[in-house]
Amino acid sequence: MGPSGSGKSTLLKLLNHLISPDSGQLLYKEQSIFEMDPIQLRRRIMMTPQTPVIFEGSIKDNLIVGYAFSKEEAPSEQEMNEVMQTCLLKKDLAEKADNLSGGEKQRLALARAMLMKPDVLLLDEPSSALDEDTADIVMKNVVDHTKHHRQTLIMVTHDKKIANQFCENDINMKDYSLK
Ligand SMILES: Nc1ncnc2c1ncn2[C@@H]1O[C@H](COP(=O)(O)OP(=O)(O)OP(=O)(O)O)[C@@H](O)[C@H]1O
Repeated sequence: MGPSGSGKSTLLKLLNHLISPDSGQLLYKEQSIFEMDPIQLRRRIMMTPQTPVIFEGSIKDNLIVGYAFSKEEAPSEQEMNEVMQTCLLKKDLAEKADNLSGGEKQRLALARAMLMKPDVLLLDEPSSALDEDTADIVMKNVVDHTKHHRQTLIMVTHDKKIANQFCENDINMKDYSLK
């Protein structure tokens, strides 16, 4: 948590090496992330950005896009539907992704990241486009899902209620940007 512009998104982007720091080190399991293959790293430490990225095609196309260049087998439709349910997305896999609402697109991007089964999930304001009731249920489901799969969840949120309810550790960012 922290005020707008305090560097929350920047921190998440550093953690999966989308950007590099001017100085300092970032270690994952005692290994410098700068020595790791960036593609492999981002499979293990996966980020969903503040504005969801949606590709042309169906909901299913969007859910499996991460498997396109992977040697791993894509998830079954049943698995896709289960993760959609976790994210409260009651939609047909064949439906066009572009027609979804902003909040639905946010949940589709979340479902896509969850299906990739990363070790660490970095979520940048995952509930910002959701109404309070939907946000409560989706976040509870996502937290339960990550605990069940023994994943680490790092989330940026402006929602104090969600932070109090779900977070084991709170980090409050101050504005360190150069003035
Ligand atoms: N690569 C970069 N180099 C220099 N400054 C940057 C870079 N990326 C972001 N910034 C600046 O760092 C500051 C923090 O940006 P960031 O997006 O991390 O904020 P935030 O805490 O996520 O804000 P918000 O809550 O509004 O999303 C901003 O002033 C931004 O302009």
